[in-house]
Amino acid sequence: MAHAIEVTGLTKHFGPVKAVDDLSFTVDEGRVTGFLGPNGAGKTTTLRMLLGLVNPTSGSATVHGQPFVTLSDPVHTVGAVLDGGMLHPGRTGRNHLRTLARASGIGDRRVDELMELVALREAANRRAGGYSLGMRQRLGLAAALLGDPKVLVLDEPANGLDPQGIRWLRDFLRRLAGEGRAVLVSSHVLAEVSQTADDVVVIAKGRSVTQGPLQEIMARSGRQGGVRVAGPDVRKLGDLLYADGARVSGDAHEITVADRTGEQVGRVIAQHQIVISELVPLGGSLEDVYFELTGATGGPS
Ligand SMILES: Nc1ncnc2c1ncn2[C@@H]1O[C@H](COP(=O)(O)OP(=O)(O)OP(=O)(O)O)[C@@H](O)[C@H]1O
Repeated sequence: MAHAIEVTGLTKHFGPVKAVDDLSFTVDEGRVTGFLGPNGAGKTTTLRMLLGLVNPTSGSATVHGQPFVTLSDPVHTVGAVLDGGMLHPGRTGRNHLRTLARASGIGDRRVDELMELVALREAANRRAGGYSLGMRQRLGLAAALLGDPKVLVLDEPANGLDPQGIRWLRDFLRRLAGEGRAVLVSSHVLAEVSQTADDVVVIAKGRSVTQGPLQEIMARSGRQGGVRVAGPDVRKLGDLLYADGARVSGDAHEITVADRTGEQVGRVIAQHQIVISELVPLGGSLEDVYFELTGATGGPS
């Protein structure tokens, strides 16, 4: 069976700019796929090509095996939120959704159901122009879900959300995947998707730098971030690890082991019955891997 989304050799040049360069990846149902990369990496251009809004220079992007423009029933096949979703500021949230629904032959009942689902029921009769950014993002999600599509494409839906909004979104995306939908969600902030995504596709300068199940990428990066251990007397532990070839620094009460995992150190502790008060794995986080792969900086963008 065709993948929910399949991107193959996708390339887009804007004059001399290679916005997307020979990109290939797949997205499957029942999973949240994080599409990650720093600003300007080519995420939006990729999603726009997937949705038939930009013509590729070469390569293809399909939904259920077909280019978006040839889908016989796009509204019920794929839902998308790009640019936070467009809306008429003078309309109420409910009317905005009703207008979209009617254009696709979808009834008002579905609109009310969705307003409830995205926690906008109480604000349904307020002008959407007065909605907070988080509310507008949620209204955009409701619009994307009107046709109950199995595939969702969301461009930076967490942009501008507060921590509470991000948490809501995380739970919501997990729920959508739990219902068997394929969810492709872009972000330039790793932390926004690292707790939600099953799979990630990381791009930089239009090219894929890594992709696959999140857990595998962490493991594949082969990092052993090191471990800090504290205790009443951890000298013996340090000596044992040093004798085993590890790089160890510290003093009697606290040592840092540069190239061992928490489990490896834990085994030595258990074997030699050493009393400790703390064991903290260091670094080796996905964040480090992400920055290393994309050349992104840790600062705000
Ligand atoms: N219509 C266009 N004309 C010319 N260059 C473009 C156009 N659209 C995008 N680009 C360029 O293509 C590159 C990729 O942009 P894109 O918006 O796809 O990146 P992005 O990863 O979505 O970044 P952001 O998170 O900032 O939106 C950038 O260098 C951008 O300036």
